[in-house]
Amino acid sequence: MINVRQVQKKFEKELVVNIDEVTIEQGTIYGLLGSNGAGKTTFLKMLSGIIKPTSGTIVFEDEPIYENKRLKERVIFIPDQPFFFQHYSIKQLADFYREQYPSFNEARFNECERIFKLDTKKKVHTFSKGMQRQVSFWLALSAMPDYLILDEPFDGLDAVVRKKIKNLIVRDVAERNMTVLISSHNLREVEDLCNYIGIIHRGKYVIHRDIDDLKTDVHKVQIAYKTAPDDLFDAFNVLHHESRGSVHMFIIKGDLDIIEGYIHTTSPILYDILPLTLEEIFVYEMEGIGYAMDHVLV
Ligand SMILES: Nc1ncnc2c1ncn2[C@@H]1O[C@H](COP(=O)(O)OP(=O)(O)OP(=O)(O)O)[C@@H](O)[C@H]1O
Repeated sequence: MINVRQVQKKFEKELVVNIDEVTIEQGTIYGLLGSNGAGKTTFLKMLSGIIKPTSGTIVFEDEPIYENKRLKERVIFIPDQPFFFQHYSIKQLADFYREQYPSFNEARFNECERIFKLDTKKKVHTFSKGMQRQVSFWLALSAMPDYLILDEPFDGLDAVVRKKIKNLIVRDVAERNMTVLISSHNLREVEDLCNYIGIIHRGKYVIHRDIDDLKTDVHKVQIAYKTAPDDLFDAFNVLHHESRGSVHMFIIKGDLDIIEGYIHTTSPILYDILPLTLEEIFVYEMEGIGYAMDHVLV
């Protein structure tokens, strides 16, 4: 479990991360979303123990991450820019990872060789950007970390490679309860993978939610009346309402059975409850708390 409490990061006098409290349970695949400059990379670097918060605490299973060598052997961060020694080959880098990470797994390394099919003797700088990203995953996933922290991980990877990497990640979560954090600008890119989503805006959390809860908790109701009741859905948490003539569309947060039960008491001509995409849910949720989604995500 990762626990972040009262964490602030200032560069000079500028406050770029300001988080009250967030807990991420073991085995979660956590999508961290936000626009350019929202503070995602700074937050992930603090989580990885690379930079120190100006104030506050970040603990993994009750141990602070910063300057904690033993804990860092179980945590891998893949930054958005390739970081490794560009003039080394995959083989040489694997030797370095073997030294650095005691849980380095040879069977996994060989499996990745079959998946990525890159020449292990070639120097990394001679690979394309996407291939270099594959090398990062190859080494990271061979080290079998308990915590995998990924900054914009899928940029520059083609759809087939993305799918293969996602499969490996999901397998490690299922088999070893690995915890994964993934930052992205793009909800669609991570929604199939993540079971938790956090959205940060100007360094602060605006949403931190379980995706399954979100999907079962927000409903789109289309409903038509001869004469609609004046207090229609007044007692509910309505995130959004539109009407065209006698047809109304409500986005409502709450229990589906209670919403349907209420609808029956109002005798509509007809009604329909439609599924929402995750993106729609976020747009309405953010609207509900006073943010326009296009200011937060691009
Ligand atoms: N080393 C630094 N020195 C000064 N300011 C910094 C430093 N690193 C980040 N910042 C500032 O902190 C803010 C957050 O940057 P950060 O890289 O964390 O955002 P991000 O959400 O990852 O953005 P992007 O999606 O564009 O990568 C920005 O205003 C940035 O200019």
